[in-house]
Amino acid sequence: MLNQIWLSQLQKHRAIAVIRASKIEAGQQMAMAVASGGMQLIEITWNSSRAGELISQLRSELPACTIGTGTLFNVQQLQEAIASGAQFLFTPHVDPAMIQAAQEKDVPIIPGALTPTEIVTAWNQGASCVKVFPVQAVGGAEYIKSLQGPLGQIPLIPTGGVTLENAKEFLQAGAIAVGLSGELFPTKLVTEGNWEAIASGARKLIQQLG
Ligand SMILES: O=C(O)C(=O)C[C@H](O)[C@H](O)COP(=O)(O)O
Repeated sequence: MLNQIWLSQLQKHRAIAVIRASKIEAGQQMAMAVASGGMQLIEITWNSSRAGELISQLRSELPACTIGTGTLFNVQQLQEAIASGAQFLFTPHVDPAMIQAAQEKDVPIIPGALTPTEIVTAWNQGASCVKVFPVQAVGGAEYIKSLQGPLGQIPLIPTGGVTLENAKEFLQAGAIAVGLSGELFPTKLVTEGNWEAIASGARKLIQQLG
């Protein structure tokens, strides 16, 4: 997917559902639930059970959604993820070889970074956007706001501690979008298989951001 298309999807949808599932069946239900709640950007972390298989499955089951992956650690995983159909790639860290490999395949890559030096390093290497992770540990929305003066031209996706309540503050602070996992998929609801409650959380998030 071309980077420009990815950026316009972020601007439109403003939130990414991050799914880390220990069983492929649960991962599939989690994705269906947030999609029925109206979310269209879905990340299946590469350390989910049978992640590649789940990504291919969701690409055909949810054609209106953009399905990507995250928690990629190296170039080999990144190539496997692209081969499975991943449409965007998150990493927890900045790895120039991974950024280059993603660029060669025209798949947007979003490295995780925290300090201004890390963020600018990722950007200068060719990142599509930068994931500011774990954002809550460094001051949350206030931190994103502080970065806007010097780094306002870099699209930032704060992740790690974003909640249904504070998500909008990150957008108001200048983020292009946010990533949420724990808040969208509380362990209790996933264990109980309460997909309707998960769909309603997604719906609530979209309303807040709208
Ligand atoms: O590795 C990735 O691809 C990530 O995005 C890192 C984490 O899974 C998120 O930061 C989740 O954070 P919570 O929303 O606080 O649960």
